[in-house]
This record gives sequence, structure tokens and C-alpha cells, in this order.
Amino acid sequence: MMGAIRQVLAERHLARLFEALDGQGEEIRIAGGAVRDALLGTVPDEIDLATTALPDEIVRRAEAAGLKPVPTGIEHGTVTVVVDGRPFEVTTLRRDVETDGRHAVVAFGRDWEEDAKRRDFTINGLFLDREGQVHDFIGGKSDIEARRIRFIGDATTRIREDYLRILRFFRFFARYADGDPDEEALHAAIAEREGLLNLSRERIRVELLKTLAARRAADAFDILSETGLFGLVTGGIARLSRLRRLWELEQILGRRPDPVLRLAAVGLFVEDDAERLRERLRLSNEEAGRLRALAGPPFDASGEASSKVLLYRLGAPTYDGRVMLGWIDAGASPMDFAWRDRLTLPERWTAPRFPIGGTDLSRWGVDKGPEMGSLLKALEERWIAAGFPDDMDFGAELARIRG
Ligand SMILES: Nc1ccn([C@@H]2O[C@H](COP(=O)(O)OP(=O)(O)OP(=O)(O)O)[C@@H](O)[C@H]2O)c(=O)n1
Repeated sequence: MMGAIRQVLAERHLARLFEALDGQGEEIRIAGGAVRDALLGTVPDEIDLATTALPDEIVRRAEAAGLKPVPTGIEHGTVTVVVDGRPFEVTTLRRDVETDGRHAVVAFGRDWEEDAKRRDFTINGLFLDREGQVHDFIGGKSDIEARRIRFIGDATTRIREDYLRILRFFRFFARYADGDPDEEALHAAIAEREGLLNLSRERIRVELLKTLAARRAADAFDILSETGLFGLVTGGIARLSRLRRLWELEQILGRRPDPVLRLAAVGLFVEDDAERLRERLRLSNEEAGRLRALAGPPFDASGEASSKVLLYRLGAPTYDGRVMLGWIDAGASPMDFAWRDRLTLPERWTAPRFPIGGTDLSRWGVDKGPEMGSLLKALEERWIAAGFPDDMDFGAELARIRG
């Protein structure tokens, strides 16, 4: 048995779950992404399971064993069973009876093969039992070994059951695949692309951000762009070379992927693009705020003083992104010392806080109101321009401004 599989099965919470739910006429197996990841050698954070037992029986057995069943999606046959604080999603085997393109109408079943065959990709259609045996009805093991993403059965049919699978294909391709994408899958994804228009923007955003975070994001976005799918979901044009250069720079600097920065690299030409992406992808306020800040005018790379001003105004995380984008936009080498220096500025210099506020101004005879705000702003600008001195005579500056 492979190391990761042994490790998954030895985990004590999972062992208790198996003890409670497996046997006496029913069987429970690990399903989907967790089996895929274990076969690829990583121990998954989240483990979903499939079982022949009906939801009521899952609940009954879980309670009898002192575990906590929570009916999270009972109409789909899913019960979340919490073992000492660790949740597992347990779903009764299913077979499809009809679909409307977004929501599969399902009936419970007892057939493992049928359940495997209604899943999306061969790499996701495997089951792992408590003895460590992998049950493969769809050729998933060899596709994992070959790092190949293929739909189970007919690609078009699979996509019509849930159009999100078009984007899931690119996500799994970016994360796991070697070589070129599967021809049949790609063809079906293009032919069925209009279906993407029916998906909720939240679901699209999750897939795109996960794809951006993946190892081969640049390759996936090349294809998404070439096939018109990028335009369809974002309403914009992809800056492919910029995403690729960012990726290279990240590799050389040993950076972890940052999906929002990568989205900024591939999606922003002008500041308005940030607003469109927020709208089209229902970005959170925080994500949208970062995107807007990253869409700012070209980075002033003339020297340390201007870098400090930028760091002060943007804060360290956004500053970092602006330097990364400025670096690639300037066409500078990843070895360029000046850019490396700019990037490490936050390690050497912490932006000071503007030392005065409304109370100080009141003391100097300024009334509360809009004037106070604009005077504070003017003082702050003078302090920034002077290089953030800690001994500025703000009283005297104020007198000069008020003239
Ligand atoms: N549109 C979908 C979504 C999910 N699945 C199946 O449901 C499993 C769980 O889906 P999900 O949690 O979305 O993805 P994972 O494969 O677990 O991947 P990850 O957790 O890495 O996102 C998948 O493995 C796949 O078998 C599917 O067939 N079709």
C-alpha cells in the first residue's frame, strides 16, 4: 500500500468513522478528490465518503456510536458526520435519473460502478475501502499515473449535466495534468461553452481563482483565452505573457501562488478592468480592493524614496503585488538587483504612522469640519514629501499652509 494511503487510513478519526458505519450489510468507502490526492502522494485535508447505507441509517449508526450526524444535504443523501470535531461528508450512493443542466435529479442506489460513472473525471471517480483497496471502474488509476484529465464516458453528456465541469476541466488540468489537454474534452468544452452563461458568478469565481492558483495556470489560461472561454466568463481580454512572466518570477523568487495577484496580471489593462472583474466574478470587497490597488498607474521605479511613498500609501501586501507587476511590466530580469531591493523594502523599513490627528489641529485653533480634513491631508502630504521625518514642526507647517 502506498504511503499516503496508509497514512489516510491510519488516521484515528477516520478509523472511528469506519468502525461506526462499515459492515453489517452496508459498506462505506472514501470517494472522489481524497482518493485522487492520496494516489498522488498527498494526504488530503478533506475526506468525503460514499456508502450503500441510506441517510437515516447513517444517522442511526453515527448516533449509536456516539458520533455527531448533521444532515447537511439530506435531500442529496449527504450527512456530515463529526468525529471529535473533524467533519466527514458521507453520501449515499446515487444514480442519476434526469438532469436540467445544473441540478442532477438523483435516486439512491447500491451500485458502486453506477455511482462512479456519474462523476466528472476519471481521476475523481475512484473509491478507496478501509482495507486500502482502490476500486477503479473507469480507468482512473492509469489516468492518474499518466497525469491525464478525461471525462468519464461522453464528455458532452458530462458537461450538459453541469456546465461548471467545463471550468473544472481546466482547473484539474492546471493542477495535475502533464502534456496537452484531452482532445475530446477540449472539443466538448468549446462546443458547449454557451452553457457557462447559465452558471452563477460565485461558482465561476471559485473555479477561476483555483485554476489561477494551480501549477499550470499559465498553460490553462492560454487555452481558456484561445478558445474564447476567458472572454465569455470575464468579459475581457487575457494578458497571457504577463501571467507567464509572473509565474516565472514567482518560481525564481520561491513564491507561493497568489490567485488575486495572478488575476490582476492576466485580467487588468486599465483600472476599469478591476470593476468589471469584481462584477463578473462577484469578488469579495477585499479581493476587489486589492485588484483596484493593483490596477494603479505604472510603478515609479526611480528610487528608494518613491518606493517608500508607495509602500506607505498602499500597505505592505498591495505594495508587494505592485512591485511584482511593475517588475514584469518593466521587462526587467528576475535577477535585477534594483527590483529585488524594492521587493524587500518592507523587510527593512516599516511605514510610520502619520503622527498627528484632529485633536492636535483643534489645539492649534482649527474647527472640526471639512476644513480640518483637508488641512490634515495637506499636512500629511507635506510630511510624505519630506520623507516621513519624526521631528516635523506641524504647528509651523500649518501656519504656512493657512498663510
Ligand atoms: N460538478 C461536479 C462536482 C463534483 N463531482 C464529484 O464530486 C467530488 C467532490 O467534488 P469537489 O469537492 O468539488 O472537488 P474535489 O474533487 O474534492 O476537489 P478539491 O477538493 O480539490 O476541489 C469530485 O471528486 C467528483 O467525483 C462531479 O462529479 N461533478
